Amino acid sequence: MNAQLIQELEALGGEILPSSLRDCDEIIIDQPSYKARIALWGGHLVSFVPSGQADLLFQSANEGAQTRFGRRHFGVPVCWPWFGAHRDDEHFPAHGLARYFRWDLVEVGRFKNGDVKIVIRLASEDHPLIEEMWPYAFELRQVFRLGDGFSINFSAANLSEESMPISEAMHTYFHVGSNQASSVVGLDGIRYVDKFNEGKEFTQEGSVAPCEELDRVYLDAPNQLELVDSAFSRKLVIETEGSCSTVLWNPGAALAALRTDMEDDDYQHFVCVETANALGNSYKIKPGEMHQLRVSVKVEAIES
Ligand SMILES: O=P(O)(O)OC[C@H]1O[C@@H](O)[C@H](O)[C@@H](O)[C@@H]1O
Repeated sequence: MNAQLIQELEALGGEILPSSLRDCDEIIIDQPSYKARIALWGGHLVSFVPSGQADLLFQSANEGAQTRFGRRHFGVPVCWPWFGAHRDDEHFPAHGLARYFRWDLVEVGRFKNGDVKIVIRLASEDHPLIEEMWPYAFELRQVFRLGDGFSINFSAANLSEESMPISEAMHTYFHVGSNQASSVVGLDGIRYVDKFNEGKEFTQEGSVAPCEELDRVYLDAPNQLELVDSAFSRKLVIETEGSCSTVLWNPGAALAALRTDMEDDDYQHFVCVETANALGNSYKIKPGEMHQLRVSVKVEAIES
């Protein structure tokens, strides 16, 4: 790890800790108004805790299998460059490669308004396995902005000579007091593919509640949503850019019990509202061009 980056991190009240997670470092940012953690394994915002509140992101006690392609069901895993199963090769893991490699810390600082800025990077040449799994040269960056809430700007540059087909998601596990007492507001009238219902298409009527047993891809979805959580007396205001799909995921009791990479009752405490481009919203990045996906999350109190 670059000594100057460590000094810059310490100067803004942060530290870097050797983590038990896949033996990768974790960046801890401890500020008067929040505490945040970013794991370099998978390039993963793990936790964001505003002072006096519960974490905005879900934490599972189960860290997933410690294997090359073990999944982690907490924080904000990045699914790129394919969302869901790989199109042709069942040996490749679901949801792409970005969440299975170590990212590098490349910049630490502050934005003009004082928000903390952390930048991490992953490139195709970083690991031979990446080049084996994906035949295009690329560079990925995530810029984390931490302050009054958080935002993540995920960018992908196509450094190859051919157009690169992309489906993707920032697979945000939002932490809720109770999935049964939560609802997603802002998708009324939006068409969705229901993966728990043979991939049939439906149109959303009203808000989505309760948030249980959901595996839906909303297509051409709006760029502002709210996750209302009456058990925690708060709502999360989610704004996106560069994203045409919203994926909602909560496995429900039966599926959660079958999984060995999460605890049986975890599903009661998270709702995934994913900033995505999937299915009919998949797209291509032309040679030499880049695409940015951004999510910004703020918390507001509500009367319960
Ligand atoms: O277990 P994983 O690979 O992290 O995926 C979790 C879920 O992620 C969701 O985005 C998918 O729509 C689901 O089908 C999937 O089960």
